Amino acid sequence: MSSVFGKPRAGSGPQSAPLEVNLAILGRRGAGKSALTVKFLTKRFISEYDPNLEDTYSSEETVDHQPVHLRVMDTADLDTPRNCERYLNWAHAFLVVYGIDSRQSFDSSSSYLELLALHAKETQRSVPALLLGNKLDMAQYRQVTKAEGVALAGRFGCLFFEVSACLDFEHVQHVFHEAVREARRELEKSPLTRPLFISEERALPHQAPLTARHGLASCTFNTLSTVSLKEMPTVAQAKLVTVKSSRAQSKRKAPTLTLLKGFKIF
Ligand SMILES: Nc1nc2c(ncn2[C@@H]2O[C@H](COP(=O)(O)OP(=O)(O)OP(=O)(O)O)[C@@H](O)[C@H]2O)c(=O)[nH]1
Repeated sequence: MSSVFGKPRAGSGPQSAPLEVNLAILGRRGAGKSALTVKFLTKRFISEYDPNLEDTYSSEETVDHQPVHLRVMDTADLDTPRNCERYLNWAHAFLVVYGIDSRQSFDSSSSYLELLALHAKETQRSVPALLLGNKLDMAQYRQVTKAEGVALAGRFGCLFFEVSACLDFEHVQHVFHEAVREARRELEKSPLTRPLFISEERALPHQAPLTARHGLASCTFNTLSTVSLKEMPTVAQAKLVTVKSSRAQSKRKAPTLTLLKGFKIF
């Protein structure tokens, strides 16, 4: 662990530009990705979402006294990873979510972790992942033990937490901030790395069998040398929708939630 955590960092005073961190939330449909994202952004639990809506939200955070411009991509894959390039080359860290009340979602989270491990191997770029067992409040319907979560996280060398989107905000916030810390650690190792996204989807002939072997045929990996890559549009270039949330304003430092693309919840 870096010695700077928990202390103001050199050059990280109020005037310095915030650290930019992109976080992608992955997991099977219904695991609670949107609920956790919204809880983190607004402190609220909202029970119904459009399951097909995939959005990227932006929030100003302070983590260990350091300002962080955090973008959170709440993905909407169906049951397995699909068109993964949109987040694989964009994110600085991943939250892989399953519901402790769903064995299927736990199995899916394992597929996501395998996907991330394969991608790290292919690109020689390690991106931290955190495994989250969500719906802790549903313990009476538990299908996945905590020990299984710990074991799966241990297999992939990632942090593990059990959380609930409808219980305390602080625990959810802690998990998101841990993801920022993990991302920051990697960024400090390779500060010149910038997030990239793939402008066209194209499977590499020599890579398809690798993903197919792991049951991830719908998800192709692309490496820097073979496809055209663009830098993610900056927030200034992207179409912005700013939604004011009175609750968010009153309780959080950031006066508004600045959202990329649409947001139907608030
Ligand atoms: N009891 C309980 N219900 C939750 C929790 N998190 C999410 N839910 C519920 O589980 C259902 C699915 O939650 P979503 O946040 O839509 O799940 P998702 O992973 O985003 O699913 P998609 O949007 O379909 O990809 C909703 O009915 C939520 O209200 C939780 O921590 N506890």
